[in-house]
Amino acid sequence: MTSVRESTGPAGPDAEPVVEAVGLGRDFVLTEGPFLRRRRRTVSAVDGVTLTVRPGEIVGYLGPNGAGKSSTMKMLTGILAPTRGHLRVTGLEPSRQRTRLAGRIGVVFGQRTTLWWDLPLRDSLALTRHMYRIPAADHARRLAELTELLELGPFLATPVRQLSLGQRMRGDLTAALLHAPRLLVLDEPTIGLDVVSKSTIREFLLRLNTEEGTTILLTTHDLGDVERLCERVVVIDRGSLAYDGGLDGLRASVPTPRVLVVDLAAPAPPIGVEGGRCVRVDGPRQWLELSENPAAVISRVAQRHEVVDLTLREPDIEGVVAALYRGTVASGGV
Ligand SMILES: Nc1ncnc2c1ncn2[C@@H]1O[C@H](COP(=O)(O)OP(=O)(O)OP(=O)(O)O)[C@@H](O)[C@H]1O
Repeated sequence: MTSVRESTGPAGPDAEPVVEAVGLGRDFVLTEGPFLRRRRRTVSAVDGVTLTVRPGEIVGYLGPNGAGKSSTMKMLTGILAPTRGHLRVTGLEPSRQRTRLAGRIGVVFGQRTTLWWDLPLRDSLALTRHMYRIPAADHARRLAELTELLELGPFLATPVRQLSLGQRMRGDLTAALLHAPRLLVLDEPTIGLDVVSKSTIREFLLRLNTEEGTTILLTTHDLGDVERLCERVVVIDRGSLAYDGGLDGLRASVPTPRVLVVDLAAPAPPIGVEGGRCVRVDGPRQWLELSENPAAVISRVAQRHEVVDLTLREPDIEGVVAALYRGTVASGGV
């Protein structure tokens, strides 16, 4: 991919951060209760987040519903002003320098589109040239490259409202990237997509990061996105950071039990044995969370049930993040 981006200097640990947040916070004041007895209550959606993202990183920003992910993203993109703290994105103060910032960042919200609903995709993408004042030759070259990489050709003439979700997402990504932003902010980029579309988008993002050095910050509930894309994950819970580090460190920081998957000869009530807690039943298949040596639990299950098959599952990232959300973070967090 060729870039129309201005030079950003050297990447690496000494390069200027793309995102620098220190003690970032955002409160909302809510009015609650019945008429005449209304009370004001302050909710801290984001509370003291300190985070540095360096050029070329792909960072997954994870957290349970209501944790403060969207509020953080809105502050980073200048939509929402912080209540407190220091925030710079590509050296700019987002809420005060929103127009300049728009020229340096690309934003895609998986659940919303920035494309013109009634226009053919091609026309929507042509309009971005004027919004970002991209020179015509640069725009044409980059559009041709993105069209090829994201295979937009067959539906460039289709009105946006007739596109499938996966096609629309590829169109939205193109619109966000035509001005070659340094930072791409993605909110749930693969939500609702089928397996093939998810994979196309993930491979494209990896290529964008490797070939252009584009920094990517994404929120997602899809742990496939995290495992494929993010070397670093930041977990936010109730407005504060719960973890910032590598995926391996995240796995190590949470004591997640191994799970024994038991296939019985016939459906049965949840198995109750010492050292194995039944956490899920689906027909004849049951999932037991182990608190003891698997061999001992297997022998107890086999004594009482007719077992057809057994599989031992090591904790995956999904289990680790679920445990983290349940508040079982060990001391390895931030
Ligand atoms: N405009 C607002 N007014 C009042 N409260 C708000 C507003 N926006 C967010 N909040 C509250 O702030 C908290 C964080 O919300 P936020 O949308 O940032 O979380 P989230 O991590 O993005 O959640 P989800 O994964 O469900 O999108 C929630 O308690 C939410 O109700």
